[in-house]
Amino acid sequence: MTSQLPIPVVVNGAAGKMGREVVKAVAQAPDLTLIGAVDRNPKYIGEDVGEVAGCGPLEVPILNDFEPVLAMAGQEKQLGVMVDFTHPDGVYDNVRAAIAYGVRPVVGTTGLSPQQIQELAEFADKASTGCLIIPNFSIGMVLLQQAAIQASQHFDHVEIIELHHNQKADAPSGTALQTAQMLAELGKSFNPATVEETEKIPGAKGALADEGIRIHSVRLPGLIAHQEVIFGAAGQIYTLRHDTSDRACYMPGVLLSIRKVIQLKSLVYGLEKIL
Ligand SMILES: NC(=O)C1=CN([C@@H]2O[C@H](COP(=O)(O)OP(=O)(O)OC[C@H]3O[C@@H](n4cnc5c(N)ncnc54)[C@H](OP(=O)(O)O)[C@@H]3O)[C@@H](O)[C@H]2O)C=CC1
Ligand SMILES: O=C(O)C1=N[C@H](C(=O)O)C[C@H](O)C1
Repeated sequence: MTSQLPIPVVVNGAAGKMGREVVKAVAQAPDLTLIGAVDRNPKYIGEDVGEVAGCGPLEVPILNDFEPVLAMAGQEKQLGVMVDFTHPDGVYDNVRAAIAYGVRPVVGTTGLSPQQIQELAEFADKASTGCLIIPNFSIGMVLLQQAAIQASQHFDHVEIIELHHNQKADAPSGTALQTAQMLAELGKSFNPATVEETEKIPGAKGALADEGIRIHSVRLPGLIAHQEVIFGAAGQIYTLRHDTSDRACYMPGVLLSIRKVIQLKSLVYGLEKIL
């Protein structure tokens, strides 16, 4: 009988809102083992990450030096995985460093530009290393996007509204950008002008993505993460909406990604590709 070694996991951004959820989820998964926790927030450096996440001691301290943790993960017998929920400013370097140490990145952090994603894909390809970039780990959002793709075959007018907590660093959300990209790739243009318009306040009509699709970003305390895709045609409106009420909704997707990324040899973008 062969016994599979647990997958070693490092969480970067471990003291953050998403990082804490990931720590709890990994600690409860019998086929995964949390070997490292990294964060830059000085308040938590040296603390036991399990205590910070609220699941009891895990004997894993939060460190602020990323590379030694990656080096340790790269030495493990089983391929190691780095889960990143940090900040748009640091995620590109984090992913490159992980790949350089032979550690497979699962990236939830949003805000990477298309060019950065392309560069990371080339870097992962050269290293024959799996890497997952997932703008949204919830199954509900995958289903919303599939419904939006279907609806866009029948509607020529569409707008996206994303609504998030006001601690969010990037706008528009990674999910809204991905949704707009999915619709723009269908080979048609949306929202043909019907009158000559002027924006009396710049930005009033939202941000213009490819193929005429507009994205509106709302930031308010009290929100978590929400998205509407609104289709319009003569005499009818078709609205798709997804609401997040607890960050636990992302964890099945995160755990699936950790298990899948060690089987990959290149970069894959989007949860729908690994379901
Ligand atoms: N893909 C998905 O499904 C989801 C993606 N996200 C994305 O995940 C990211 C994190 O979100 P969230 O957890 O809410 O954010 P938080 O600000 O709550 O957590 C981020 C944590 O990472 C730390 N941090 C920031 N930069 C670095 C770095 N370079 N190295 C180490 N630690 C760092 C922060 O420290 P400090 O506070 O000092 O800055 C903080 O403790 C965002 O980009 C968000 O959009 C969020 C939810 C779902
Ligand atoms: O910052 C967040 O909270 C979220 N970020 C991701 C995004 O930018 O799409 C995913 C989800 O919307 C929550």
